[in-house]
Amino acid sequence: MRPTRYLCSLTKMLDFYSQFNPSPLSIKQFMDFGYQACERKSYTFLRKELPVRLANIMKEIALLPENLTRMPSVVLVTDWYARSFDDIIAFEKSDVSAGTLDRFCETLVRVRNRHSDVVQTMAQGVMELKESHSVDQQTDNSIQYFLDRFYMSRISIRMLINQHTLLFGSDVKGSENPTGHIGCIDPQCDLIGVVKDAYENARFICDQYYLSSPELRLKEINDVEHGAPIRIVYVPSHLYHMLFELFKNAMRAVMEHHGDSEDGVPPVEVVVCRGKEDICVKMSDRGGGIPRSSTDMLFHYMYSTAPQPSKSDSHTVPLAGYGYGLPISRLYARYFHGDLTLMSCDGFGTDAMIYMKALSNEANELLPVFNKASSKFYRTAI
Ligand SMILES: O=C(O)CCCOc1c(F)cc(-c2c(C(=O)NCc3ccc(C(=O)O)cc3)noc2-c2cc(Cl)c(O)cc2O)cc1F
Repeated sequence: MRPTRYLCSLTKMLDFYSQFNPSPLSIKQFMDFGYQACERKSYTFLRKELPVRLANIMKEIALLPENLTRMPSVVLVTDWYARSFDDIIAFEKSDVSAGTLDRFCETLVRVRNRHSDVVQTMAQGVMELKESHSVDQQTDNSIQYFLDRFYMSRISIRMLINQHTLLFGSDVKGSENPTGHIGCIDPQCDLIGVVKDAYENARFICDQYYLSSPELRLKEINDVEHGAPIRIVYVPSHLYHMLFELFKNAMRAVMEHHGDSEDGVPPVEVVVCRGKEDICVKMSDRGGGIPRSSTDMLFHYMYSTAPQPSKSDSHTVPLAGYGYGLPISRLYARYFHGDLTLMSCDGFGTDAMIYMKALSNEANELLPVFNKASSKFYRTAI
């Protein structure tokens, strides 16, 4: 148990940092900053911005229903956040010597590692709640609202940490930059290449489980530079995460719907299109589709939190009991002001759309802000 004096000072610091709004950065700002790559400027920005983002979401954790915050896994996650907040505000009044910059980098790596299992641990906390209490609609709504904001905040904090450690970490200091990437951003991300990678890896899993898999039909339409390959300034790992999730779902639906047919299975069709404002990836399958009444459930954390079914009973395609793959993929799309939507045709198949901003100066971080409006939501929802 932490001494009361420590908890009082932590509360005071949380109140102080949570009064600031997080400062959203655009992909263009990440890029421009990365090109000049000044470690001191990055350190000075992050030793304030990271505690602001941590404090904003920690204040929301404190507003959650006590039934949830008392769950052992949620207590564990809350403790991780408190430790990381503490670790970073320790630099508040530090100098900007080389030693301090190195220690700051080491601290960021320690924070990132400490939080590596947050998604699963929070899912475990939701499961503990479901198993120990009845969850009414209001609690369900506040959990859905909170987890979207909590995981978006986590995506943004890890983006800031990754950029700093990839640009200034001891393992990269002074080394060449063979990939041309700026931190985790690829200034010329080859969309078609990422689609093919995600398809091949999802197909490998599909082949292992179903001994077969749908073919890929891929089309590229560049309506801005006709015939030129579509490139985007983006975070390839975010794009890959979304595509891999969508391919897995499409393949599962197709194989379950057509698996035993003699004539093979229909392909998954992907169109990558660049327009003036948006870059879209449309993934269409003929996997039988889902009724409109069930589509929302796929984005629901509560429905998606159930014990993983044993291998034996997963011959049907369940709507529940699976990771947070889809809701988190939608957060990755929304993080830089894009989106991920599903249009399913019950009895035929499903179209999934990933929208991204074509212009990097419009691709701004979408960050949750702790304020009266967000707090009101929890008070009325509890
Ligand atoms: O692992 C995870 O996190 C995601 C795990 C998620 O697992 C699912 C999964 F891969 C695919 C489907 C599914 C079905 C289906 O299953 N149709 C059969 C049925 C018919 C009726 C009803 C009903 O009446 O409720 C439900 C399903 N039809 O289209 C899709 C489908 C879903 C998505 Cl998100 C997509 O991007 C592409 C798709 O083709 C449902 C999943 F649930």
